[in-house]
Amino acid sequence: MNHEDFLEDKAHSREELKFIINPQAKNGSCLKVWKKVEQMLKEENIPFSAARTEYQGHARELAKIYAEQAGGQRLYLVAVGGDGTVHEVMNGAVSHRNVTVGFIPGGSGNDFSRGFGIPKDPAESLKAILKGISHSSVKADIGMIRHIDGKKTYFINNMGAGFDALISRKVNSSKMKGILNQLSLGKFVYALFLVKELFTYKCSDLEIVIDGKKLHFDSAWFITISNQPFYGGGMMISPDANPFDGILNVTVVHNISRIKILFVFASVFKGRHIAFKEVTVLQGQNVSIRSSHPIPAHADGEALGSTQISASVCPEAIHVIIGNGKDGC
Ligand SMILES: Nc1ncnc2c1ncn2[C@@H]1O[C@H](COP(=O)(O)OP(=O)(O)OP(=O)(O)O)[C@@H](O)[C@H]1O
Repeated sequence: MNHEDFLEDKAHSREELKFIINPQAKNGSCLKVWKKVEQMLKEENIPFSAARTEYQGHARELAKIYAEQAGGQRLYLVAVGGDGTVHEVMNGAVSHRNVTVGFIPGGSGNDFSRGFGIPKDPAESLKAILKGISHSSVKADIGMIRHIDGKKTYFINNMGAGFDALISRKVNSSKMKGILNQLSLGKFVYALFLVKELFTYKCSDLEIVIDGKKLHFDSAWFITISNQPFYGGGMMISPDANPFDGILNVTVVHNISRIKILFVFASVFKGRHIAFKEVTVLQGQNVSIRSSHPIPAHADGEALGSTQISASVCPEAIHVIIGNGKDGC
């Protein structure tokens, strides 16, 4: 690995490289990923510091503290974990323009790495980070959710309400995720729960306002608002989403039979679901959602309390290190 540029840069600046590790990601196997990365950093004499999260929400707190402590100096904060970890790190860092977020995939789904072209292999993703620090990082869009109480939650992958949010909630609280992760089948856990919940889910009517235009969907299964194409462990829910275009991409699945929705899900891994007439694809900068009855919602797979949601794009709001350049998206 050639880190000369990185070491030279470090010698001339007060830039810092910090890792925030979720030891629980992928049911504990993220720690093996971190051990490998830590060993490589030590072998290459790369200066760094690291902290492990101790509870849900801790990565966000740590990111905020580190960003403030950096006092305006450039800080590279690398999330080591899954999409929940990068979601938290990004939320903690978002109001600090001196922070650049990186990611080493150590979770079950890792959709952030798919969407941003980051290699799956920890050694390769570390190389991409060191290269990104030496040469360039890019500014990516993020989505901002405004809650009724005025609080804000940001998402970097996607947010959703309805059936998909129910699935992420069930997956995150299930023992099955652990078992399938042990068998290296973690990415199938979403598909498994999807089939399980399919026969009992109660659809809702949705009223959606996109950039001032009001739309009504009867009997909607879910709505997803995407910043990048992937969610749920590799499903290409929004093939045209691009985190560098200043636009949010909306997918609504509605008025479809329980049997037919299985075909939609079978086709979503390749992004072919958008050909179904029951799948509506939209774009906009501001999206608000109202549902006929309370439905679960998520941001980057993490549960959100409220279902009356407004989301807006924040163009180029966060510095990120990506893998293969923008083409990776
Ligand atoms: N020490 C901890 N103990 C318990 N939960 C934690 C801890 N640290 C972080 N978490 C929580 O673990 C949850 C899952 O983390 P994460 O999403 O990174 O991993 P994953 O679920 O394996 O991966 P993916 O989201 O990509 O499928 C997050 O909600 C996070 O807040």
